[in-house]
Amino acid sequence: MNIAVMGCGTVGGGVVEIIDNRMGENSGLRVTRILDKIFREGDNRFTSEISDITNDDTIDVVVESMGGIEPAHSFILAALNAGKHIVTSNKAVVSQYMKEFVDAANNNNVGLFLEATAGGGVPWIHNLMRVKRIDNITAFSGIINGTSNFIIDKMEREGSDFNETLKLAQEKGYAEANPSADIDGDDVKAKSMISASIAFNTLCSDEIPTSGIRNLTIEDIEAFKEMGMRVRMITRGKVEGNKYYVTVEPQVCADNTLEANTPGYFNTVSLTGETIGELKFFGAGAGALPTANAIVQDILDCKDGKRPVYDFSRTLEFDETIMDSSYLFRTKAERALPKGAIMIRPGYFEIAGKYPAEAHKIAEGLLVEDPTTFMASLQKTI
Ligand SMILES: NC(=O)C1=CN([C@@H]2O[C@H](COP(=O)(O)OP(=O)(O)OC[C@H]3O[C@@H](n4cnc5c(N)ncnc54)[C@H](O)[C@@H]3O)[C@@H](O)[C@H]2O)C=CC1
Ligand SMILES: N[C@@H](CC=O)C(=O)O
Repeated sequence: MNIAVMGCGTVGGGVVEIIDNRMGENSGLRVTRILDKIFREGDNRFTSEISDITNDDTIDVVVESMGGIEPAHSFILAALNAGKHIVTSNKAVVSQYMKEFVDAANNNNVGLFLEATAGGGVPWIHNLMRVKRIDNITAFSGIINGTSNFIIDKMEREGSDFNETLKLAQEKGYAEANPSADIDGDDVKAKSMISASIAFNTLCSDEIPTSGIRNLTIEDIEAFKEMGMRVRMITRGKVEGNKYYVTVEPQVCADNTLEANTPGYFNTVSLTGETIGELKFFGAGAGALPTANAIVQDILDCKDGKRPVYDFSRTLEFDETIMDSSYLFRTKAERALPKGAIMIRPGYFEIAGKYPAEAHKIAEGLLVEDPTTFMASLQKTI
């Protein structure tokens, strides 16, 4: 099977490394073309022209690991329309164009493989699809961003500085090209849209309330510790009747949960199915080789003739009233807090029974008066 890799950075470089140097000749996989704007000296597979891939009938599979929206979107469509299978790790472009890509793949009778778009090396998408063979998935939740977990964990264990730890995550290749996607929650939002669309058989709304860990301080971490809690960056998705909802925000969890004990760049993500109950998946959530591993698994599935089937036919209403939660706010803008806010320790307030969009709106208001305000949901069973 001949493979073209578009984008040979952290992830694409990992794919080339695994196929060229780790799998051996018998794998039946060969990287024959690499598209990038930076060429590796002495490697004549490199090109900057998409036509060198789309016009090459010997190429079966195209890996897209360039990132960003354009030209990734046009290149993926061009490859699908040229009859190539696509394997991608680019959650930003897939969350925006999922339906268009699925239609193009179906029209051209090729596969669209998405394992590496959520959870890094964790076989999350594969297992969402697998569980659905028997069960309706009623909920998912957990940690699906390695960079934010790496930062929180290092702050917790070593008292490390937020910005220095983010820099370290960038050096290690965990962070997005624009790391605000990691710390403000947009990366988790994109992964959640893909996860929810697959889990709930409906194209997920992009109106997901999203907030991140940008304002998290060492003092917050110490305060949570004294309360027997830890904070993690969490996605939650849920279906009830003909309604579904998804929210992305930091969550303060009891310190004996698997999520609270997820270290470094690891992810812990769970699904709930009707007969299987709760299933949890743990593993490396980012980085070159774990993510490349997920891509190569997809390529091997493609080589075995497997083609993922996506079904977005379920009509569900995106409705936050199925997901009320308690929220915690650390703020100096006390006067802007709504009625019902209870001070649980100096500077920290709890508001119970709020819907996510409502809570995120409260946080936006508080941030105007106190730009250091931090908000998190308080864990309860979803
Ligand atoms: N780094 C990680 O741990 C993970 C990354 N991802 C996703 O994988 C994708 C790639 O991420 P990384 O490998 O970390 O990024 P990267 O920045 O290390 O690599 C991107 C590569 O694509 C090339 N490129 C970008 N735009 C191009 C263009 N217009 N034309 C030609 N070449 C172009 C760059 O020169 C670079 O070599 C992103 O969508 C990211 O969200 C997914 C899971 C984990
Ligand atoms: N930046 C992402 C990379 C993997 O998806 C993360 O840190 O999880």
